[in-house]
Amino acid sequence: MAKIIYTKTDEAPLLATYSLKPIIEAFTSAAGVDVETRDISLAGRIISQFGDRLTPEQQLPDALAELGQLATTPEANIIKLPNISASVPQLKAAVAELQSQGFDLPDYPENPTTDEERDARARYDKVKGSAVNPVLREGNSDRRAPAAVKGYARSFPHSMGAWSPDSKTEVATMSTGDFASNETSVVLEADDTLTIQLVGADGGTTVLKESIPVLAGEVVDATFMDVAALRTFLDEQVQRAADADVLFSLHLKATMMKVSDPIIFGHAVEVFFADVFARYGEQLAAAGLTADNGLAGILSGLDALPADVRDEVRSAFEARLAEAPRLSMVNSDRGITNLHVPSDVIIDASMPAMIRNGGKLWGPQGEESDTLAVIPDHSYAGIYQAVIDDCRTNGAYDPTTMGSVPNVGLMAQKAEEYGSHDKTFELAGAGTVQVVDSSGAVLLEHQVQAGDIWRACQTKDAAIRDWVKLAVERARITGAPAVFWLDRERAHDANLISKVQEYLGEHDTDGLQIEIMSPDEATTFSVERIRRGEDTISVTGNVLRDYNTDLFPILEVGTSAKMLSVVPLMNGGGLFETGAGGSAPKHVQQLQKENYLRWDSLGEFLALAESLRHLARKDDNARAAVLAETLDRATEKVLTEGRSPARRLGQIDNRGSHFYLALYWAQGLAGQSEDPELASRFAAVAQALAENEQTISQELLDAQGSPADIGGYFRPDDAKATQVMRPSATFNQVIDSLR
Ligand SMILES: NC(=O)C1=CN([C@@H]2O[C@H](COP(=O)(O)OP(=O)(O)OC[C@H]3O[C@@H](n4cnc5c(N)ncnc54)[C@H](OP(=O)(O)O)[C@@H]3O)[C@@H](O)[C@H]2O)C=CC1
Ligand SMILES: O=C(O)CCC(=O)C(=O)O
Ligand SMILES: [Mg+2]
Repeated sequence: MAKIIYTKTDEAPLLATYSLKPIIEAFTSAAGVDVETRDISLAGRIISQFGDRLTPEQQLPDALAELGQLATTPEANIIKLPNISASVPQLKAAVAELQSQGFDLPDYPENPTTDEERDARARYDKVKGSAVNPVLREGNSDRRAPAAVKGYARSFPHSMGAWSPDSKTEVATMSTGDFASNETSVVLEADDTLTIQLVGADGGTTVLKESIPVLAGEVVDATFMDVAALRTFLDEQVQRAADADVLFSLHLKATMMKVSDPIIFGHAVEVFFADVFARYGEQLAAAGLTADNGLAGILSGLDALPADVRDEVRSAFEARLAEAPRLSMVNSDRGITNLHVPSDVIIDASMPAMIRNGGKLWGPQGEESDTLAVIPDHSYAGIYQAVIDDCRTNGAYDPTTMGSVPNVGLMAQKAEEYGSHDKTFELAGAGTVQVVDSSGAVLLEHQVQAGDIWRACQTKDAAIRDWVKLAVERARITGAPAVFWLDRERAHDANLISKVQEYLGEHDTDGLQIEIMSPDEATTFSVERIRRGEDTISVTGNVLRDYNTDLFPILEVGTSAKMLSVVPLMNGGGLFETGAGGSAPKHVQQLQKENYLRWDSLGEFLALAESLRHLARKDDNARAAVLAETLDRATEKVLTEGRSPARRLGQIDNRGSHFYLALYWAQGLAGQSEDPELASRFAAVAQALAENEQTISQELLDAQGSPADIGGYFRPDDAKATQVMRPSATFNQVIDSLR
């Protein structure tokens, strides 16, 4: 039987799955397509690491490893929903929940000292941060807004905040001493094995990482953040925000850059609260409280301090918060600041949301205010400044007329920074960090001081070649110009440019417009075109892929959840991601509070159709093609008939949109003539759903309004969550009769 793997993940997409998956199974099984589930949730991944401590009933296989293997085969057909890339505070919260559910897991050891703790820490490090996507993404990325989604936004534009020419919002970024400034890069001539070592100021050598296999043609980079320069920079920005009377906000990617960015975040916390750390820093450190986990981690751990200092420290933090500059807020009602939790503000979503909102964030009193957006490393910060400059001059974008910026992103085989977690180090002492080859020759090296953050990253030649091919393919299909966002001044980009030029020669590019521009130039070029209603493909490295696939969708269609996100796997399989955004933790809180889920599963609908189409092509499965075609028509109808989640209690939510998808899909199947058997099988379903539309809608509305118990945040109880997410007996009966 033809097989699709559907992933069980976290938070809002997981909740949506409890409702959507039974519908998908019912429809696909009727067509002979098997949809299997694999648990790659944060909780599931933790459990799979500790099988030796758990009862047989509690144990879970390592589904991520299985899918990682599958992704390298032509058989792969995987639908990947967004998952939590856990920061340390999230990881600890998940462990605590699992412990409370009876799982005998060790606490996360912050500073492991025994062998047992080191072992536990190594296992937890495997699930921390972006641990899923780099394993599954054995291909490059093709993300775009489908025509129907774009059409919908043109007819029913989302709200856009107004931009004033007087806006004081701007980006602050470093110009020296950062990753961008210190980057060096080399292209390997032959397969080899590299070692990273620190030659200490005292002459001793410490191996930081050994046995890094590299292939001929691979691009290897190394760079570091000079932490003294970083702290000076941060200190200046705190003052600059105060002087300009704007909010201080910090934008990082502490989840994806799980080693470097929490450390940078920690420095920002220490610099912002410099006086508090000057007075109490030693006591906080002695109590095991680190700024890397954010202000919330410190405030909630103050009980570890002696009673007399505890209140003093708390008051000192509060006093600082009451002064200028005002800190931007994640939730001003609950007093959660930008510096509370490293994973609360994630740059790919936070900067676009601010730009969409007229350049404003929220201040301590809930006031909207301009902000100094601090993005320490200047590799990509300029793109946001370019968009801000454009909005300040020309006003907010108009979703009814604006063009589109789809993306072709380099990410296969852990390309660029996705693979750098295991090659990022906070240096214990001063010296020279070297990347050496197997003959002992030094390929790259940097002079560093204790505390500096050094990292290397790899980009495989085959991944680059495939990326260029995909870019040409998309340019040919769409006729839009394709712009490689590469900066000749950057060591890594300069190496990529040579390869891009070489590999472009392998394709017929006659009549195509293909450009290479620095990220800043490319942004300006693209936004000028966007205002004229023109489309421009952005062909980028991995980090800009991440940034651009939230930035442009959020401006164009209101959310990156509505993106089509395809990963043609290099060995012939398909990975279909759902949307381009995250797991929207706010949505779970709303469901728990008032039983309303505003998650829009449009990304899942689009991904499923692509997955079915892939299967139809590969297996010559005409029936899967009919399912795909009718599903896409149903998705369009959900949009045009206004059946998407309304986002407000008392109106249609995620579950209601699933009902309408099922209704329109069944009607489409019943109405098509290519597969009469399928048509007759779905005729009764279509009729039953249509006849009961009022009853089902009412049952779904009646479920809303009071708190919902799903039995766990990270690991919901399946029975409870199913009950919450499938509240219409009438609808369930029709669906279950199909299965
Ligand atoms: N591919 C993946 O696996 C990814 C995972 N993540 C993870 O997701 C978590 C949250 O990240 P964050 O940066 O806050 O990004 P999110 O995309 O989860 O949240 C930003 C906002 O986007 C809107 N949104 C996102 N998806 C939907 C949807 N399907 N329907 C409706 N609205 C949506 C919501 O806005 P509003 O409140 O206005 O409705 C939401 O609050 C983190 O753990 C992160 O690591 C992040 C990105 C990708
Ligand atoms: O892998 C992650 O942590 C986030 C991925 C992401 O944001 C993206 O792919 O757009
Ligand atoms: Mg992203």
